[in-house]
Amino acid sequence: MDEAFKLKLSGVSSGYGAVDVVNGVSLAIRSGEIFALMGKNGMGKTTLLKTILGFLRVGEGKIEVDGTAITGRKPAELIASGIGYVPQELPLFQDLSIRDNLRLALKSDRDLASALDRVYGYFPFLEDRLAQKAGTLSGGEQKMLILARALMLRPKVLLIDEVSEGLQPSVVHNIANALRDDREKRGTTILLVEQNLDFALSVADRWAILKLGTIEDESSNGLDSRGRVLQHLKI
Ligand SMILES: Nc1ncnc2c1ncn2[C@@H]1O[C@H](COP(=O)(O)OP(=O)(O)OP(=O)(O)O)[C@@H](O)[C@H]1O
Repeated sequence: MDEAFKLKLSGVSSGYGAVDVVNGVSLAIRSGEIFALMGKNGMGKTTLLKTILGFLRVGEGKIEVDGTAITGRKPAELIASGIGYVPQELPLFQDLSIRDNLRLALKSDRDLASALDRVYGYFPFLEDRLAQKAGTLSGGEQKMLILARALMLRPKVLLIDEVSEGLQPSVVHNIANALRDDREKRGTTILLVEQNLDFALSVADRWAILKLGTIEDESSNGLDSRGRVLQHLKI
């Protein structure tokens, strides 16, 4: 047991049916750390996040949060215990308002006012648009709403899947600020899956490259990181 690490993966393998997509991944992420996991398309990044969240069975290995094994636990239990998830797709109730999309994530309406205040702090535009249907927001606004919803629940560990995909630079900048701010204020531990290396390296303390389901390279975020990551991501 190692409580110095908030999220620890030891030799984790998982996949779909008989096919392992993630092969023996070990990662140890400290409390309050922002860790970027990068890699080309189809290398297993989303599969790894879904495995941590309990959507996919761990074939081999162990996953721990705060030194306690969570391997085999159900997604609802993990999310209730403080693992937040920002998926790559846009899981919003398109016909419901921003307010109702946020409200449905809470256990009780009692928490709504304070939760909304937190959300406005991250993305102020939400306050003026509370009654707008989520489906009528732009792609970037929907991404911010999903991130706001995840942050509103005050996760201890937040797993984020390619949140910057297709977004204009100013929105990516807002998201980077929200993540830094949440980590600063609440000590949130963040595992960020990304293809946008400039965004990833602008917020991450450390990074790793996933290639064909295994960690190919890993480092603290330093002066040589950009060139090193680029080498791994080039076609
Ligand atoms: N439900 C599924 N059933 C079978 N194979 C799948 C399933 N989902 C993903 N895969 C396969 O697993 C491999 C890894 O996919 P994954 O989505 O984890 O990659 P990724 O690194 O997140 O890629 P991207 O950056 O394109 O999102 C791919 O070959 C993909 O086709």
